[in-house]
Amino acid sequence: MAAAISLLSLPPRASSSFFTSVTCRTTSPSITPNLSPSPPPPQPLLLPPEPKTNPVSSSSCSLHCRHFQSCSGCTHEHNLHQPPILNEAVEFFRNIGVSNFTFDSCRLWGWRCRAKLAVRGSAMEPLIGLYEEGTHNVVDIPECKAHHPSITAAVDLLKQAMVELNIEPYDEDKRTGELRYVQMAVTTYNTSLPATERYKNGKVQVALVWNSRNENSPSFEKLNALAKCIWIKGGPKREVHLIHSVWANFQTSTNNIIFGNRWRHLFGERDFWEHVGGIDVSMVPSSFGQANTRAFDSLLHKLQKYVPYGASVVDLYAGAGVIGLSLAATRKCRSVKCVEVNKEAKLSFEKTVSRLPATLDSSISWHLADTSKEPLSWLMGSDVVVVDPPRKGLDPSLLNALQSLSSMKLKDNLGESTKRKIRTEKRPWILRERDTSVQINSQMEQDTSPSLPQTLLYISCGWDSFKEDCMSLLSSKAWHLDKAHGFNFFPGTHSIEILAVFRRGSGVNIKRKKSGKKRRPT
Ligand SMILES: C[S@@+](CC[C@H](N)C(=O)[O-])C[C@H]1O[C@@H](n2cnc3c(N)ncnc32)[C@H](O)[C@@H]1O
Repeated sequence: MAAAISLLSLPPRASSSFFTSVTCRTTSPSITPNLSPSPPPPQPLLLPPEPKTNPVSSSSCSLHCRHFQSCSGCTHEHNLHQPPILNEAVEFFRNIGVSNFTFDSCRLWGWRCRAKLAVRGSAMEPLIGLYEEGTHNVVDIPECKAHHPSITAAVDLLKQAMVELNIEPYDEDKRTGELRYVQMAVTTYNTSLPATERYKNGKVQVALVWNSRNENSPSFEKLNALAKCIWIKGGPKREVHLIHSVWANFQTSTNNIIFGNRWRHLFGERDFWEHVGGIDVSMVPSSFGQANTRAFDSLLHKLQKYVPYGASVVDLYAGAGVIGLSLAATRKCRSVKCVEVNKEAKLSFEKTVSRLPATLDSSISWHLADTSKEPLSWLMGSDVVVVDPPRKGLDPSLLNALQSLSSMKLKDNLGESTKRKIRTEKRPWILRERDTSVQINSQMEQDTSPSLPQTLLYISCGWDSFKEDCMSLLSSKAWHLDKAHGFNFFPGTHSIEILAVFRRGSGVNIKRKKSGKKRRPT
């Protein structure tokens, strides 16, 4: 759905001579499907009406969610377009000389396209939702305003199927029961629909986390019956085709880890595609996926502008390589190396690559590796470094490596030890990860004249860790901050996503040059 864009006035503390823009896209609250106990078919999906074109008021940007306060998902209910942390972010960037920080408020309701929900309660009254703050009591959230309406409808359908088939939710204390969690992921990729219809017609990949070791357990028949029931009630033969596919994950552990290692595809399409950052992206249920598809797409389009055509890029903390591959396709990169520690992401990477334009002349690779080990070897030879770490921020060793670039010059940019490795091994990352990396083009980039990265694109979902990492990078004088953008990835919460653009060097010379020019007499 197209979104209205308007410029908002700044929060009071930020209204100064500094120019900071806040782009707000607003929609009205969604109307969730009717949860009558009568059987399916699922209700038609009702999305928010078309957006307003006037600047938003704070009251029109309220959550209006009856689960607020009992559910731990949202922490504030008003001014969704301006999360409380925004003032602090504006101030932070202003204090370090970035005056043109922008904030894109993105979609405010129905934005969550990926949800992991706990299943508790009883077979007759299942509860599907999030834990109450600080407890393991599950709060049922059938009318969650953050969920994409297809998730809401699919949860409703799952509950109906559970009641019908007498499926026992998991009991943490007794360690009994059958269904522990469900992950719902929405794909809005449907090219047979007009672009404006795609988002609201999203289909759901349902992953049922089953309390058994594998398919051979006695309860497998029940799991299969549940999956089949969901598929029949929401699959392609229904008037509203809601369910994309159904998967099973087997987990018996007593810790808090949601997924076990064993997955099985049960019904529907195996491949799950989304379109973001200008490319088709494949996601398997076991790999990391961004929850806010639309906001991620906005971020990717912004990020692309900072990557020169033909650049050599390393994408660290890459997941399935969505960022790197989007850059390969849209910026015609000479090479893209993706580094990720979760082996589950490899399959998605390979599938995504299979849909890149055949004409793409880029050396593309994905490496199953820990970024914190020998980080310098990943940085060398790249013009642009992209980092997208988990909430805790950069690994200290990577931070050190990035800081150490200040003392390196192009001609002696490889330390003796690294040089030695390269002479004998040519490409250390290839040798180190020979069995676990994927090289797409047979023409491997040789990196005969390795360059030092000039641009660091830092994507952060953890504001506190970002501030620390940012100050460490700046204090090393290896980098200066050129631009910063915020995105409302998680409306209703205290989190924002940051895209920070660092350039190599302290930035002092550039400023001096500029001011020197101005002072020169005419
Ligand atoms: C915030 S996600 C970003 C994923 C990806 N950039 C995307 O947008 O889809 C962080 C990723 O870093 C990975 N990760 C965490 N620690 C890592 C490490 N030390 N080395 C490599 N990858 C790591 C996680 O498995 C996860 O896929």
